[in-house]
Amino acid sequence: MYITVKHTRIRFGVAHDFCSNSRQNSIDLAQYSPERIRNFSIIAHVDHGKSTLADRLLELTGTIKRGHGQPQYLDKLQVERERGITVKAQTATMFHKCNHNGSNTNDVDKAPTFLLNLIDTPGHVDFSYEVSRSLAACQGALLVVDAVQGVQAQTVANFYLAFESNLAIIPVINKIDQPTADPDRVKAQLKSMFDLEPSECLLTSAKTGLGLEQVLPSVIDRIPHPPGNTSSPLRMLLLDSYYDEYKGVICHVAIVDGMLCKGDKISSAATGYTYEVADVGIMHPELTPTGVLLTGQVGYIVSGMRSTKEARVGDTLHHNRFSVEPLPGFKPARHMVFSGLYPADGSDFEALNHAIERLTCNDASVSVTKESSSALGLGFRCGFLGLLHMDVFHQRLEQEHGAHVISTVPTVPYIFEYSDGSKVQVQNPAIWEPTVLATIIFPSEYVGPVITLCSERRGQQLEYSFMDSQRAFMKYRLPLREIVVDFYNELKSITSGYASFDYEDSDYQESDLVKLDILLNGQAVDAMSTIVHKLKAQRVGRELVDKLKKFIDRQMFEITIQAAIGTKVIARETISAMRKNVLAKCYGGDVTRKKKLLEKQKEGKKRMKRIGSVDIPQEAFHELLKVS
Ligand SMILES: Nc1nc2c(ncn2[C@@H]2O[C@H](COP(=O)(O)OP(=O)(O)OP(=O)(O)O)[C@@H](O)[C@H]2O)c(=O)[nH]1
Repeated sequence: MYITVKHTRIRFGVAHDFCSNSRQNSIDLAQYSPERIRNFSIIAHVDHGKSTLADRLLELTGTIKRGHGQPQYLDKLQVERERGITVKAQTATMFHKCNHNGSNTNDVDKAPTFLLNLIDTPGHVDFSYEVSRSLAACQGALLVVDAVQGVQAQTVANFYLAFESNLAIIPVINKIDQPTADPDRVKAQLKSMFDLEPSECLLTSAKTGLGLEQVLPSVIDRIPHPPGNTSSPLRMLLLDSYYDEYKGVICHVAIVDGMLCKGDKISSAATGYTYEVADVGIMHPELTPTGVLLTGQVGYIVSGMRSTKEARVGDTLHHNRFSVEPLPGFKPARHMVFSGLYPADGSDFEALNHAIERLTCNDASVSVTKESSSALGLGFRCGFLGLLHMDVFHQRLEQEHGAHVISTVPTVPYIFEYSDGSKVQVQNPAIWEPTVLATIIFPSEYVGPVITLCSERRGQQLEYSFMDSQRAFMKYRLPLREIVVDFYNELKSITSGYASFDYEDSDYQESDLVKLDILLNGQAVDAMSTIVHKLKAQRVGRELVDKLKKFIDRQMFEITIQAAIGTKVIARETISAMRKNVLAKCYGGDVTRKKKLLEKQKEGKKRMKRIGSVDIPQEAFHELLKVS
């Protein structure tokens, strides 16, 4: 059947009658056939200006008002605003008038309007899973590179993610307003590293607006339209999901084939469950109901899903009347770091369970299993994509869900191998530990310190070259255990902040590792034990004991803190006895003041964990995470 909407004839498939909803809403998506749609991502190394560029494009297209007073508009989470980083990919739909050859037209009335879906992605390595999912909904990417810093480690990683997804890549050299900007050097780097032609590079300043007028015409001209089939039965890819207090689970979807209308009955290819679509629309960037989504469009649906277990990222959703070939989906996320999460107040287990369930609905890359610890009670073992990811997850649990948690020392997934296969008699146990392939790019004068750091962290150099006269490029195989704790901070500090770092997971290697236990008054605290390399055990044991001594308050009895390997104690400290009396300075009989102080102390105690008879503050657990 054919429909004529504003001079555009679009054929909609036999699989579905055109639904009247699209006309009921102010945005009429029916006029955007796949040829008039571009789906693109902005990818870059951290801080090269993705979110600022996204802001400018939203302003340029009138999607948000100029000077809306909130920079990095698409970074909505509190944790993103506080840390100045993007954690979640965000989508915004823009409408832009442009001629077919990609040039902005002077004759505004005659030029066709394009629907552009922009996906702002995180830059940090820990969130590259988020990037690869976003790229699945795109046909092209703007690769933003800072004109001063040039190509950095995540530029390399993100380029290859986009390249392997067969996306059209438009290099954008940003921050050209900076006095030390050197776009020619960056062009040469892009040519030598990725074979991107210097003539294809756009030069912009997202800050001053310089060169921005070329960006959208290039997107329209150089990025292909989505390939889907409008007349095939509906197939849509579930890209992401999150939980909304009022609407329930909201899913972000990309329509690969066919069309979807409000009220449709859809099924999940993964679970077989059927749902009715209660609401459908686009992220504009706020949720904007449209009643319909057509082939090639990216938007959201609300369909009565109740939990993350139902909203599986990478799932194919289709009309329940038709069976379809499921889409390839995504590689499952590989968890690099594991940590136990326990309620700071043991009785809050159910509340923490609820908070984790809600948050994993918004961050499906976290794995969660229940566990119990003799020291901390009932809790969860969670797998994260990296240390920053773990940190951000904790922060979001506290900020968005009011949960107070204690997290245990992060571990990496070791494999224990027994020499004769028997579980009873172990003669020569070997531990296999995971390794990563790390890419490090930094100014050449820091070669010495970087090599020293990598060898201290048991790294094996695989590649060493110079990108140009100023920047060195190194590839190392490093044990994952060595990089999860503070490696990046140290790398930054020895290179005056100029090094960039990225890693991908690699094989397991056999290593000489030992289990280091922490004992409080002779009792081992399972939540504090860690696995370390034999040669480092002495130093790590000493540091852990010293840190604990600093953080545990004196109590009414003496406390001994020991680090031990098996039965051998390698470090020991003692905290002498004292009673901390908060009322000590409170002379006289002001009862309300005394009550207040006691209340405050009680509140403080909530954030302590009683292990045996020793109270340990939450900060002590956090500090232990930083010892490598
Ligand atoms: N001088 C100058 N500064 C810029 C320009 N574009 C962005 N910035 C600044 O660079 C910093 C980082 O910008 P963001 O847009 O947050 O960078 P990002 O790539 O989105 O960072 P992540 O979300 O953490 O990956 C901010 O302080 C911006 O104001 C530019 O063209 N010129």
